Amino acid sequence: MNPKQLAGEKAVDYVKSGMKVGLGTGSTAYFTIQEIGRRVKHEGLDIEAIATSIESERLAKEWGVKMVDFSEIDHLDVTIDGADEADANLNLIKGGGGALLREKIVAFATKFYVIVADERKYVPTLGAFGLPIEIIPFGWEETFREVTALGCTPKRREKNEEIFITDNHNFIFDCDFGLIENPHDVLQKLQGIPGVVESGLFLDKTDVLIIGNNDGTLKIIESKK
Ligand SMILES: O=C[C@H](O)[C@H](O)[C@H](O)COP(=O)(O)O
Repeated sequence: MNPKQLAGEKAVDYVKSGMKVGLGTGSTAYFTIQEIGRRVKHEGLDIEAIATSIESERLAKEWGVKMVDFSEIDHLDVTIDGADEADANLNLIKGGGGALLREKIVAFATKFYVIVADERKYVPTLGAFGLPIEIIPFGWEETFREVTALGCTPKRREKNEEIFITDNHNFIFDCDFGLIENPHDVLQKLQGIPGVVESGLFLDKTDVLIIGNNDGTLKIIESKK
């Protein structure tokens, strides 16, 4: 089985009827949503969900998953999402699909945070995958200069030769910091720059990382926090 599917479906073991569930974004979380949807439609799984992107919301609705928003609930019991990189401390780089802002809001609202990934995503040190940062369009050139001054090379993301626009109508910079030895320091510095809405560094949040291996096995790493 595709390692993304293996991990994505395994994570659904954490979802029980009555729960409020955060639905991630990307090609691995896709399999999670499909499996949750299948259980809702065919096995009577009864949940309320919030999605981290318009695309994931659309997919969940197709299956008949009950979607709510943060005016209706004040926490999520479990969220299952993908990642672009994860290290041994279960710190992450996310945002390869541009969904990092909604993903981080959902991650902070959740009591239990599950990450699903294939084995290529598990790395000794974060940073080979350029760090996505969501930027307000106003004054983006100045924000670009400020981000560059932190010691990285940002590139404004494009898709199909057009500027990539997030679900929140912002830009993404993909920033090459090289290997990030101190992610807390980088995160703190980025948070101090006006115009930076959020970065794809998700630190000290993950409870469980489920890795699908190419040989069809699973590796499950629980947080030591
Ligand atoms: O913005 C996108 C998200 O952070 C994704 O969860 C992440 O990029 C991983 O996506 P995929 O499972 O497609 O590699």
